[in-house]
Amino acid sequence: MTASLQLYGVQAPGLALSSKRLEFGTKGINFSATLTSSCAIFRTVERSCRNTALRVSCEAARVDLLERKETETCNLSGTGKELTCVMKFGGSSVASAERMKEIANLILSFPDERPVVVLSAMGKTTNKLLTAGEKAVTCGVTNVESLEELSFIKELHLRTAHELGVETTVIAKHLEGLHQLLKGISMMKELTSRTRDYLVSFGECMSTRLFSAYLNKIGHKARQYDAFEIGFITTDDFTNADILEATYPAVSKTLLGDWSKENAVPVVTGFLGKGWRSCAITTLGRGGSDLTATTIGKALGLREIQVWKDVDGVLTCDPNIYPGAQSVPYLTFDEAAELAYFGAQVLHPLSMRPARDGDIPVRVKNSYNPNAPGTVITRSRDMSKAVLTSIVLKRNVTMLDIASTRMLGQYGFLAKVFTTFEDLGISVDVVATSEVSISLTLDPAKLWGREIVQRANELDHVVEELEKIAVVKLLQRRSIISLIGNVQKSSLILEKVFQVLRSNGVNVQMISQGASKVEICCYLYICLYIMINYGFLMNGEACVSSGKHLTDSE
Ligand SMILES: Nc1ncnc2c1ncn2[C@@H]1O[C@H](COP(=O)(O)OP(=O)(O)O)[C@@H](O)[C@H]1O
Ligand SMILES: N[C@@H](CC(=O)OP(=O)(O)O)C(=O)O
Repeated sequence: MTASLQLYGVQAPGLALSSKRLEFGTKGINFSATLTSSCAIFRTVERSCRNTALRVSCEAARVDLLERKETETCNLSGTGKELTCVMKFGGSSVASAERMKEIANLILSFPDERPVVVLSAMGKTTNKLLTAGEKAVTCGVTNVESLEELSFIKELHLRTAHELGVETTVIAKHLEGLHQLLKGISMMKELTSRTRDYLVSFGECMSTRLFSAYLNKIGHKARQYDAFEIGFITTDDFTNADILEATYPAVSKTLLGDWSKENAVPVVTGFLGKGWRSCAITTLGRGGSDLTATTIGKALGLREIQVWKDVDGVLTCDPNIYPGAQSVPYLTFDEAAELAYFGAQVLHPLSMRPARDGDIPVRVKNSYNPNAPGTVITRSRDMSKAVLTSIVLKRNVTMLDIASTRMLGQYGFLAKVFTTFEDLGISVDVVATSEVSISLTLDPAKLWGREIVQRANELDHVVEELEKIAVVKLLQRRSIISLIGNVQKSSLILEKVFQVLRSNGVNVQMISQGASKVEICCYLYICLYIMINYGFLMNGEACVSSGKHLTDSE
């Protein structure tokens, strides 16, 4: 979408310039933009002007200037004190007081950076909270107190407060609230997905309070934020909510507004949001703090988003399968999104979306090994030397073989199949077709999330509908091996991959190739999805690990 805006009475005609082309002159601001979303305008404007002189609405091809007030003079030369980047630290990076101290040192070791810090819950707190919730349903109210997970969480957070030398009062209310909530679950004998989200929110609420208190204690001014209080507006899909567009201007307004007043390092809870209808706490799916980080990066138009993990960046394959996996130095947003979507735990599947929209580089680094270069994820990269970049194994996938009951040459079959999925609100992952049949995969994680399929016979219902037009074979517990590589080398990759599959005794049940048109007429990377029987899983793992010699860095 191309838009032109009139700011300070200076007309910028409909030029298709990047949203970063904002020229400041003595008479005003010349601004023109090629917009991917309305927040690009909000971001640029809010960073440049102190007041809300401009309120702009962008919808489809329409751009309206809603409000124009007298504008304060901007400090265009800059105070040198703008927030510069997001630094997100996952559970393993903040698992103990010692780790939190290391993270604080790490942040302070970048004197030129003024980061927004995003934290996950400490260590395995989220898992412990979920287990405590499950147990509370059946354990009886009087036994809640002695739930080992509750004791563990209390002990971990109180000990951390002591070891950090901060007041336990910063988390006391939350520990008490958690206890009461578990009693409530126990009384109701029910744990709904809404309550589940409220329950796990205690993890991030406490880790951020402890860390922020510690930064203040060591003389580094910090301010804690609960994401659900600063405008992280989401859908009401509890346990797997999606960020809504309104989030960007709201988050930007709060964080930049507060920062300009007090220059306190914002420490924000990852993973959490607020449902737009329910106003209840939601979560963004497991690993959702990555998405919180990229959303903030885009909202504030920061220079870089750093995601600090316990590995040296995105690796050529899962190090739990092949310990010799190596770090991939560069990836594109699209490659990283494919990796994440098809099972590489290292990044949240949707986390690349805001970064790509805002064109903000994402750097995946190791908080245990900060000197390692990590992985830089950007819009494009040099593919000339790339062959096979990464291999991902996704387990427990459901596959459907759907063969038309009509003869060759009949039209409308594919349309009918996909209409059925659309009507049921189920998204399809990988597809391979012939004239009369179609094989496709569904991700059970997504399947369970849908209202339509929350009954015990979810899949039966899908099959029932499709059987009206086709013969359907339901194959469960399959695995997908996804190969992300250079499209120019696809025959070479396929040749080598089939050698590896054959020598490991893996029979391919379905194969599909997707390609990304990252730049016009130029296919940069391919994804090959190879479906194998779950019975071959161990061989599949062997296959992923023996495929190591195919990757770029080898
Ligand atoms: N391709 C991959 N590259 C890097 N790590 C991977 C990959 N596949 C799986 N992993 C696993 O992902 C983990 C990091 O993700 P995660 O635990 O979510 O990090 P954090 O909690 O720090 O955000 C690693 O410890 C590693 O075991
Ligand atoms: N604590 C949440 C959110 C998160 O992002 O965690 P991590 O960054 O440790 O993957 C989870 O465990 O899912």
